[in-house]
Amino acid sequence: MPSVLRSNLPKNDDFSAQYSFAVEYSGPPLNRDIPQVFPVDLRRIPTATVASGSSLPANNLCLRVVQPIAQTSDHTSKKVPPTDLTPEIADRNGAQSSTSSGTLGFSDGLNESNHLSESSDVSYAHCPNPTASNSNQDLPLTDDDDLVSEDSDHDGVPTAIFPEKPVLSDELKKGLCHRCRKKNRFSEKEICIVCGAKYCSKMLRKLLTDDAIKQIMCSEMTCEVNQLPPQLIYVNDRALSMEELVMLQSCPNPPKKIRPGKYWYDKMSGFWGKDGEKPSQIISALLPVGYQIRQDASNGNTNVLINSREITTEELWMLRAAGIHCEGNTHFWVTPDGSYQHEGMNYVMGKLWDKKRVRLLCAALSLPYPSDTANLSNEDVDKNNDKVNSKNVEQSTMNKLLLIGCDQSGTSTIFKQAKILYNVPFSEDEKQSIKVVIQRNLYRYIGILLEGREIFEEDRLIEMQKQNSNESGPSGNSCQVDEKTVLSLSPKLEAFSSWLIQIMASGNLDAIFPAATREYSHLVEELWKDGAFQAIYKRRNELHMLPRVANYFLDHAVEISRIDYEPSEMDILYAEGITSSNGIASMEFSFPKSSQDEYMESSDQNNQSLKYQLIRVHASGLGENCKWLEMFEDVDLVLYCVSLTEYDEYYEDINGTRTNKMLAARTLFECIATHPSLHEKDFLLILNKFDLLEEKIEQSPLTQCEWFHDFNPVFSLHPHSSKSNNNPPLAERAFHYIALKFKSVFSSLTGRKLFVSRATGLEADSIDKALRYGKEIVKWADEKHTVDMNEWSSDSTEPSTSP
Ligand SMILES: Nc1nc2c(ncn2[C@@H]2O[C@H](COP(=O)(O)OP(=O)(O)OP(=O)(O)O)[C@@H](O)[C@H]2O)c(=O)[nH]1
Ligand SMILES: [Mg+2]
Repeated sequence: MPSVLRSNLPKNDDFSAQYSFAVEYSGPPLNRDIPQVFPVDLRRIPTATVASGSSLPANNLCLRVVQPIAQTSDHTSKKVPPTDLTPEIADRNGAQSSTSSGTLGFSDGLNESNHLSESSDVSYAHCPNPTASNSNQDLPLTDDDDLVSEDSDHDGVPTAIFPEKPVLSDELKKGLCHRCRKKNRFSEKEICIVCGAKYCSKMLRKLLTDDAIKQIMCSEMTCEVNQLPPQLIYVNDRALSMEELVMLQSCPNPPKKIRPGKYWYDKMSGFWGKDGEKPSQIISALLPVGYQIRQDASNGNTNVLINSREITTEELWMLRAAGIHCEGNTHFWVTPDGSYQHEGMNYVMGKLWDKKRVRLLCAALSLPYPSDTANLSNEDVDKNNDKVNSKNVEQSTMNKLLLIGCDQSGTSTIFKQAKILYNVPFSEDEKQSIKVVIQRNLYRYIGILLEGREIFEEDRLIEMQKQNSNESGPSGNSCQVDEKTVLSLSPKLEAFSSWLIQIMASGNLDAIFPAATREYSHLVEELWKDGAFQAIYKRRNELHMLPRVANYFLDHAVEISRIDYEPSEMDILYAEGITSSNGIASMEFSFPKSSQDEYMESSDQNNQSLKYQLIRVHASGLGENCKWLEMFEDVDLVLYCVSLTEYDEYYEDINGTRTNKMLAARTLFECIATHPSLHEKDFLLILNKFDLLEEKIEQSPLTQCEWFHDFNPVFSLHPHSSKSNNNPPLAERAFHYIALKFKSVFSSLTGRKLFVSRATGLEADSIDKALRYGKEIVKWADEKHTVDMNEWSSDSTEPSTSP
């Protein structure tokens, strides 16, 4: 029996892939519902299954291929033009010419196709001519998206028509049986897995056992011809490859009901929708499919952008109702977990999905809301992508990051923080030179405190004299004695103090320390135990010459002054200066996977193996007009570091001219941003020392710097507003304001966008975020470059075809 069927099949698999076959049954009478001739895709009903699974006696079953079936009129509004293949197959199989029109005649008089053949006839993925079904981006898609057709092949023979879904007549859409056209709500329906047509009869069940049906259905679903054709699915204007389609379908949150057509996909947030329409779903983010999203992808006209897509009115309503300010030309970045921030600002303003009203609003406005698992399982995405990208894992590239800034901006702190963060050990040389710096600085800090003692004493004397002149009597004298007692040192310590102050004044401290540490360490210990010194130490905040970081080292003064002192990582971080020469420093690293990656980490496993080089250059080493920047023309990103505290600080040049440090930082920034060697480079502005800004801004207004004269934050008078995002603290406003100032300078000089990150150099987390942000910028630039190259190469083929 099986041999009968097989022998009737065309030999050419290509032909059998295209058509179902009418099969004639000539056994004993069956149930009335089963026609004598019915179409079946024989490739998917293994003959053995039919024979063994059938309840019919095998030796009475006789099926014979009578006719290959082309597209049926029920399934598409456009009839398949007859191809020259049909008669060929028919001839080979001895088909009856009466049915060669492509519409099958049933022996029971129903002149329509059968469910089984329909499911195979409307197979989506079937592409008879692989060369004609390439991912040509100009592939015309019909406006109504119901039919997606391919043009004729080179011989002028139309190769195929791909219906997105069968066009069912109205009555069938109303739930009528696709075969008998009767409606019976109580009869069990059999539904075509491909077109959704319903049938009241259970033809398969009458022919086959349950197991056999399962097997058939399974092979129907997995059969290649029933798969979606990736080349007809466009994501961000690029046709999918089979690999990409598999990736999309197997990600933790795949798009639902994906059909041939055009879609947009916001990789950063996972928003997904049909081209020109509002988002319909939130799928897994960061999948490497499609080009970059177009601004008009969802046809929005709100002037508000989310991840470079102009959002629709519904989305704008949702944002506004959720209390998110999006006045004017607002550009947001939204990450998979719903964190939103202003474009180019590495500061998360809040989480969209954490806002209570958003779920309600999304439901009301028919906007998607993330499912519980949405985008939380990047690991799963990674795993899926690992498989797809496993071939590329080994490739690694070096990305160069140039870290630069004015004096005291914090570049060396950031550099050291990066070393600690990314497990790049400090070499013995580095440790040794840092130890030298720390020990020398310790004596400097002690010297400043001892100088302070003299100042405090002098101040006290002047005050006493004033008091004495106002009041008569001996009380003034006793006060003077008290103070003197409090701040007096033992003769030995007094001598040490005088000597230290003297060598500091003469500029010889570097020459003596830390070489003389062995000799003086016991004095440090003694000094530390002295009550007078402790009294001075308590007043250390009054000594402006004493750097803040001195507290950290002075607290460990005894330990540090010892000869066998080994600096810890924290000591190294807090130490001023990387090397004694304070010149160029460089390190190589890669970003380890961390919990911070949740949304910033790419789904692409390749990124784990990407190598980065961080080069820190001291501004003073750049020479006149930053001419030595030429050395860094191959960097991928410039990290420009500015201390947020500089707005009220000045330095004096040799002529005594005072310059505001923030203005000096701007001048250097302008010089670097416009340097020909760094033309077209991306810049990330790191606004550092945010912790100090928070302290300072309350006492010292930002307007002290002339560049910031118009900083005038308005505070909401709403009683609860101080806790909400509407009324952020002054330091945050100042940060945003300064960021915008630099952005506008950069934009006016280069016409490009400046990226900004807020940082506190001494906090590991903060620097990790800033550097990972830099990594993302480099990645975006790479992706953009790839797209540009693709566009360029596809464009560039045009002229070559013209004469
Ligand atoms: N509180 C606080 N201190 C910081 C921060 N960043 C750096 N510092 C301190 O500021 C001082 C200057 O930082 P550096 O990293 O040495 O600055 P630099 O850019 O190397 O500048 P030069 O030392 O002039 O080369 C050091 O004492 C740091 O510990 C920060 O974010 N917060
Ligand atoms: Mg430094």
